Amino acid sequence: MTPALQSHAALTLCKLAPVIPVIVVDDLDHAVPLAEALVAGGLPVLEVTLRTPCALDAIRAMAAVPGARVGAGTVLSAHDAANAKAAGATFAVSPGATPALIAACTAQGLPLLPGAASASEVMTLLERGYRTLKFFPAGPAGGPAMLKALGGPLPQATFCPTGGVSLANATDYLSLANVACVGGSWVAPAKMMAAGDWAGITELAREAAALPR
Ligand SMILES: O=C[C@H](O)COP(=O)(O)O
Ligand SMILES: CC(=O)C(=O)O
Repeated sequence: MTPALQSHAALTLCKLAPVIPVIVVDDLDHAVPLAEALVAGGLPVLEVTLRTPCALDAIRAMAAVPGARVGAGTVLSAHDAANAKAAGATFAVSPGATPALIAACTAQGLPLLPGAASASEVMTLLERGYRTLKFFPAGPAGGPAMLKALGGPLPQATFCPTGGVSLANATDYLSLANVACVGGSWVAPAKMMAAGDWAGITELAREAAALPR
C-alpha cells in the first residue's frame, strides 16, 4: 500500500469524528467496555498505544466491537507494525517516522499516520507521499499557532494534532483549515477506567464528538 493510499485511508478515518481517543490499556478486562463506551458516545476511531503488555490483546478484543475502528499507537518499529497488523489493527500511529517503519507499513498494507513537529519533518513526509500527518507533541511543539504557520507554505499537509489537546483547547485546533481531527487521552482517563465508569466515559466521548470543526 503506497504512502499516498495510506494517507488517503488515514484521512478518511480522521474525518469520522473530531477526536481520536489515545488509549492506554493496563487491564485487558477494560478493553471491550472501553471501546463500547467510546463508540456509544460517537467516537468510533480508537488508537490503542503499544505501551502496555496487554496492548496487542486489547486491540484484538476491541477490533471485534461493532462500529469500532481500532488502530495501534506508539508504533515505533517494523516489529511493532507487524504485531499491530497481526492483532487486527487497521491503522498505525507513530510519534515520528523512520524509513524502516515506513517500509514496514507500506509492505504490510497498514495505513500509517506518521508524526511530525517541524517544517523539515513535514516536508520529508510529503516527499515520501504522506499528506495526512500527526502533529506531535502538539502543545509543546507550538500549538495552533505553529500549525497555522505551517499551513502557509505547506497547505497540502493535513494534521491530527495530539499531545496536550483537551476539551478546552480542541476547538482552537479543529477550526484550522489544515486540521482534520485531534487526538487525546482525556476521553479515556485512567481513573475512570479503573473505576469502571463506562457511562462517564460515554459522556466524555459525547462532548468530544459534538466539538465543531
Ligand atoms: O503521548 C501522549 C499522547 O499522544 C496523548 O497525549 P495527551 O495525553 O496529552 O492527550
Ligand atoms: C504519542 C504518539 O504519537 C503515539 O503514542 O503514537
